[in-house]
Amino acid sequence: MTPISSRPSPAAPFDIVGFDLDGTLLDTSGDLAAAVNHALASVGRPALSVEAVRPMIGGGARAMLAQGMAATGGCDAATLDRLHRLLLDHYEAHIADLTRPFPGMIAALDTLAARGARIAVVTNKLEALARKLLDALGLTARFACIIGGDTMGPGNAKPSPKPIYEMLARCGGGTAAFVGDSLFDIRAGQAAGLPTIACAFGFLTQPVGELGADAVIDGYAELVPTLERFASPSR
Ligand SMILES: O=C(O)COP(=O)(O)O
Ligand SMILES: [Mg+2]
Repeated sequence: MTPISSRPSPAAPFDIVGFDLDGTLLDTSGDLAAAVNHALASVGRPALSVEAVRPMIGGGARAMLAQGMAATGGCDAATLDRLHRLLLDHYEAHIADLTRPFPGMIAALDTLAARGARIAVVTNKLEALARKLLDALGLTARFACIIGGDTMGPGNAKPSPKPIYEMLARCGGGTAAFVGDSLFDIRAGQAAGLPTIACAFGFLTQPVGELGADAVIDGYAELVPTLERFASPSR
């Protein structure tokens, strides 16, 4: 009789599981809010709370800063360009001071990997910063590919499906699902024809049920069972 410990794991529910980064795999809100506040302080603006910055995250650092400036009195394009640089420099220097995986994330990735799934990141963060952050947390080796908001060139970040198609190509093709916390993620995943899962614990701009995802998870313990529900019964 085969001992339980040496039984092979059942096949993964999908060949590829793609994840958004900020608000999905990692709670980056503390370090991103600090970077926004560094930029705001440089022009005498008041600081925003982490809670106020959270819904500004998901469309890239420039869009986040533009919302932060709008919330504290507006700003012209030249100032936004200058402060964007300042924000990125500060963020890069403090990229993993406060950032942590969401509870249960590592265990869920371990389960998927043990079952043979390829795991990927598709973020609207600049690719170099996404890599630096994942390196700092010792997570890079887990991902078959890491695609950033600039990887596919200007105008091709999520909600464009192009970075999702790139993920599928780099992962070698197969069945896939996408997990995210913003409308950009759900739209990009759907436009690429993938089942989508929304994270209720993410940086939401609206009630999670309004994102239009195929399923919602309240925590990482629900991820693998939810993927299994979607997977074709023949697998
Ligand atoms: O807004 C960002 O910088 C990136 O956000 P994302 O990882 O949720 O795509
Ligand atoms: Mg996100």
